[in-house]
Amino acid sequence: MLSSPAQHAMSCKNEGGDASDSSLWGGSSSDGDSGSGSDGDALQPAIQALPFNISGLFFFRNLIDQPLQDDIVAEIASQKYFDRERDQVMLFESAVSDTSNRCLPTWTNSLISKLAALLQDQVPPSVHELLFSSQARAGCDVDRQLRQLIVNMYRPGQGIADHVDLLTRFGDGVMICSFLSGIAMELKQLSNNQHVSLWLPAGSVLILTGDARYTWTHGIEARMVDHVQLTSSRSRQTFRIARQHRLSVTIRWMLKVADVLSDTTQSHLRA
Ligand SMILES: O=C(O)CCC(=O)C(=O)O
Ligand SMILES: [Fe+2]
Repeated sequence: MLSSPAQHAMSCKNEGGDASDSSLWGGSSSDGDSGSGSDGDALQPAIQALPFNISGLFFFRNLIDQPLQDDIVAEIASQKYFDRERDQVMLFESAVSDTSNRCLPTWTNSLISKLAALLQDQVPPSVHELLFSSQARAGCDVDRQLRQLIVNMYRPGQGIADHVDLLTRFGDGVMICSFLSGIAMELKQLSNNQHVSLWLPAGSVLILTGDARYTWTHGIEARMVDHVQLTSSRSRQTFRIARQHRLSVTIRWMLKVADVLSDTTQSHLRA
């Protein structure tokens, strides 16, 4: 189960991932939960690209190539973060500089520096700075901003309630990286009824800054199937795509006041 019940819609029954996924959570493929995920009667199909500009939102459908995806998934698997009970892990960068094991694990630093390189010419310099500015500083220094990462493993049927990342804990600039399989993410504007269902394939990176971070919620409906509109130069078709196991890595900055955190502080707020 995702470990923040209040925030994560939980309903999983059918374990649809392939056999290789099982190394991520210790090999059990059936958790016996009774699921209530519907089978995907989405009001609107998820789409591959935003139909209009959302200020501060940047979406890259194929940013992380397959070899890098495979490396990250293998690294996460080797950490044995997940088991039958646990499907979310939070990693905190520490300000303490004397013990290297209090820094983030190597795989996270390598992912972040690869993202920094891949996004160099893809986002405005100010956004790149917002996302990566502390990266230039080596090691764990006391005065820089510190990162927090959440690694989520979604079993088919699981979702996460609509939320704005906690305003009092996290700064601006959130990156959501998808691995293993795609999922439909719901983006809803707080001030009116604008709603976009965006298909996040494996290898995609969704970046939330400014208005997108503060005035839109993001969430994933708990269901077994997504309806996805895939568009090519010749056609536009809607497919029913059964959910499979999905891994996500969410990378964000802790606010200074949030340097010391425990699990209990990790709730999300809807503004
Ligand atoms: O897992 C995801 O795709 C999103 C996670 C998220 O929004 C969060 O942990 O705040
Ligand atoms: Fe979030």
